[in-house]
Amino acid sequence: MTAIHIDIASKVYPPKHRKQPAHQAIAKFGLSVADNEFVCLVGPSGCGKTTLLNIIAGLDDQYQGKIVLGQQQHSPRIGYVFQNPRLLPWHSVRENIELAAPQPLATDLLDSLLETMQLTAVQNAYPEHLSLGMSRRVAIIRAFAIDPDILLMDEPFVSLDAPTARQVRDLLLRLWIQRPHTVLFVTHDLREAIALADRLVFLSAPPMRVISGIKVPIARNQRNDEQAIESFRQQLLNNHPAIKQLL
Ligand SMILES: Nc1ncnc2c1ncn2[C@@H]1O[C@H](COP(=O)(O)OP(=O)(O)OP(=O)(O)O)[C@@H](O)[C@H]1O
Repeated sequence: MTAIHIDIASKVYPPKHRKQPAHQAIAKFGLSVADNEFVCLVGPSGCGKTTLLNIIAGLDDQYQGKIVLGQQQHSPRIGYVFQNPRLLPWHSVRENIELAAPQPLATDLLDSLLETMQLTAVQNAYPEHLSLGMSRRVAIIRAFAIDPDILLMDEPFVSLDAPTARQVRDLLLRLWIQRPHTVLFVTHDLREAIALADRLVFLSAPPMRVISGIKVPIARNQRNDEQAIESFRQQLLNNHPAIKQLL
């Protein structure tokens, strides 16, 4: 079981200069995510979403509070797709993925991930020869390659053109359905969030806290239905006008 329980009393960044005040990034933040739940985090720019993911990933322990991941005895595997793909430039696409895996990846599993993400033709290329969309798809496979219990995704599709983003989103959902795990996905795009999430969690401006959590009532097999997504988006904006200010 890899549910996530977040209880952050306070996260403060110290001032960069002596005369600046400290920055209270997060305060009184509570959120529980169920095992295998897909949660999209939506909040204004600079509100603290990356800070939160870094804390959950264990990259930042300078905060007051507690994060419980799964059961205490079992330390979950965490895949983290950063905003920037962060590929190792001196390794090929295939090697970037193989190096991330905790144990050697089965050749047919890697082949099928590359094929699903339409990267077979560039598997031996180096990152400098990839488009941004390709690099982001490699970063997503790399996170999957560790067979994560928890997947953290920080605006992984930002700056992709709309058709590419839709293509990668569909592939991501296919992979998630094949191998379910708990996902926290940060986005500013409400349509994207509705297409992906079991639940939307809206976050405030700093100090960041949870404003509301809303389940997406659209069936999984209807998430490609643009009309259903748009109609739920309109319903959300009409019923919760404050959401507009968060996007
Ligand atoms: N290392 C740091 N030192 C000081 N302040 C920081 C540091 N990292 C982030 N911050 C500040 O904390 C706040 C939250 O940053 P964070 O990157 O977590 O926000 P975000 O919601 O992910 O932003 P965006 O949506 O633009 O990606 C911002 O005001 C940022 O300037």
